[in-house]
Amino acid sequence: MRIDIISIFPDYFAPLDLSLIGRARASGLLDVRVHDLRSWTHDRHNTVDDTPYGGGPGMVMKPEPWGEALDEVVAGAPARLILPTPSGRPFRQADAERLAGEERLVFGCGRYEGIDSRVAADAALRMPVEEVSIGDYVLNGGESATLVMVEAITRLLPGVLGNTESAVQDSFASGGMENLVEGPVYTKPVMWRDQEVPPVLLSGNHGAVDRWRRDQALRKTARNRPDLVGAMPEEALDRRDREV
Ligand SMILES: Nc1cc(-c2ccc3ccn(Cc4ccccn4)c3c2)[nH]n1
Repeated sequence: MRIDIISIFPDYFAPLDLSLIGRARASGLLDVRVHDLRSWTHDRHNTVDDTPYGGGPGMVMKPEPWGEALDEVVAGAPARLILPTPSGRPFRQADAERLAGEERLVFGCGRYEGIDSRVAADAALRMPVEEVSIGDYVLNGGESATLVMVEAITRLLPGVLGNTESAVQDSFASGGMENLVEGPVYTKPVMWRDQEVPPVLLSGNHGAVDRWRRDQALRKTARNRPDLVGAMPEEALDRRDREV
């Protein structure tokens, strides 16, 4: 997969040189290219913003640099443009899984009050464009949202997660754990600050461990995400769980 990121803060993406994504890039598994939007400005001050038509606070990102940047970065090869914005469609795990199947993604990171709306409309004449929100809170720009989405998407690519990591996407869809959040996890030592590891996990009884983990995940989901429990199909609960 090739990912292009366009931003006025390219250094924001230094974390993509680290850890699993950094390793995937070094191995050639993943091709991530970060571009400074100001490379496509032509004035002395490298201007990327201007006052909003119709008045109002703040500044808006000018369309010209974006148009030139997208023309060059996309350069005829089919790509999907992702534009983080507070007003976008919610980004969910299903979107990460869907986008992990794309050959090319381009992320356009806005700042100020956003990008002139004609940029998305013009790009949509040549490529699929998605305006996406990572959550109902307002950030200062699209860079953090892009880091989140790039991580959620690229960790699903074959070979990116090593043998010791697990593709957590299954926690929402595998083995009767539909729509459940992760339950508690434990490792050595068996006793730590007067807290012991739940004995069932030391029992070697895999059936009992699976049932315990499902019960814990159900309890945690009911406590932290009642919205998910409501969405759980009745048949997803076995008889014992209905007693929870
Ligand atoms: N889930 C999200 C995404 C964003 C986001 C994404 C891109 C931009 C470009 C500018 N801003 C600031 C801003 C503030 C107020 C209204 C409009 N935009 C962004 C915010 N916030 N929360």
